[in-house]
Amino acid sequence: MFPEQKLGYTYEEYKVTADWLLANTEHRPLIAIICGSGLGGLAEILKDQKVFSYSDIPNFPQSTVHGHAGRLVFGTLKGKSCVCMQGRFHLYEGYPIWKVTFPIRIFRLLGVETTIVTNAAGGLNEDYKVGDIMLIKDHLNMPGFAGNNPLVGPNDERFGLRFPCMSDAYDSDLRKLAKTVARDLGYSEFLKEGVYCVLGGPSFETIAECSMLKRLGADAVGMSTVHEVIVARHCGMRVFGLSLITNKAVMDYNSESKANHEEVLQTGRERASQLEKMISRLIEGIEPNNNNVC
Ligand SMILES: O=P(O)(O)O[C@@H]1C[C@H](O)[C@@H](CO)O1
Ligand code: HPA
Repeated sequence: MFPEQKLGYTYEEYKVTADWLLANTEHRPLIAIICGSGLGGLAEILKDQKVFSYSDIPNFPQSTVHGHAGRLVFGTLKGKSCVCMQGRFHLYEGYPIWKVTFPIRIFRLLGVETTIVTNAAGGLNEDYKVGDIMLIKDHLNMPGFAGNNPLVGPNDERFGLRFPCMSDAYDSDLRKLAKTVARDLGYSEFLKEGVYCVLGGPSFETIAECSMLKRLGADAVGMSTVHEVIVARHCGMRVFGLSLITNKAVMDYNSESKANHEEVLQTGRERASQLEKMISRLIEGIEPNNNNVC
């Protein structure tokens, strides 16, 4: 009665993309970095770059959001091979969730062991200031509550288990390392640790929504990241995540401030060099995992 709905890519479709990339670059990355809105400059930490436009990569979705360049950058940092997404995909762009997370399985097929996810987010925790960097220790998956989870559909055991655990999604050793790095760089004053909540977007939250999310235990709110993390953990990658608090979520009916994308991008520009230093030092400290599933 209903037309068959496509629920994801086939293993062969993922392989086509991964094999194309392997044939077109000599880099064999162990670490992937996903740049949040306005944070694409993070790719500049990579040397010996080989850059692909998303439009040139078979099967790759296209970036449609200002602040997401749509380039896949391979390169090295202190001898470590990395790949960096300058531009991620969001549900609100109209992509089904399995397209949003497509690059993660490609990274796995390239041999990536550790994924670093970054995002711009609104601060709900009243101790947070604009410009704070929040290490993500856990998440609230709002689209997931309604059944929009990237693992919906037939499970491919070649990637992972039907029912993956998410209670240890954000690697505690990498968070410890990040705290040490931040302390050494003198960044502790603006380093926080908290819970990230994903919503579908693209509208920013109402005041009532912000106060509900805060009561539910969220420290920051955004429109990305969680779907990628679920897929990365499903296929056994270690995950490190951080949110740049680009704006304070509006919680007061008398407030004049209004969330807007330009402010989000501007805060990214202001914190760019510190974020680059922090991620560089973090990557320096990441030990290879010998492709062990964790
Ligand atoms: O890709 P991220 O999550 O960093 O982008 C955030 C959420 C929206 O895409 C945009 C709103 O300004 O920034
Ligand atoms: N809400 C949702 N997503 C965001 C925000 C916000 O306040 N800031 C940056 N991304």
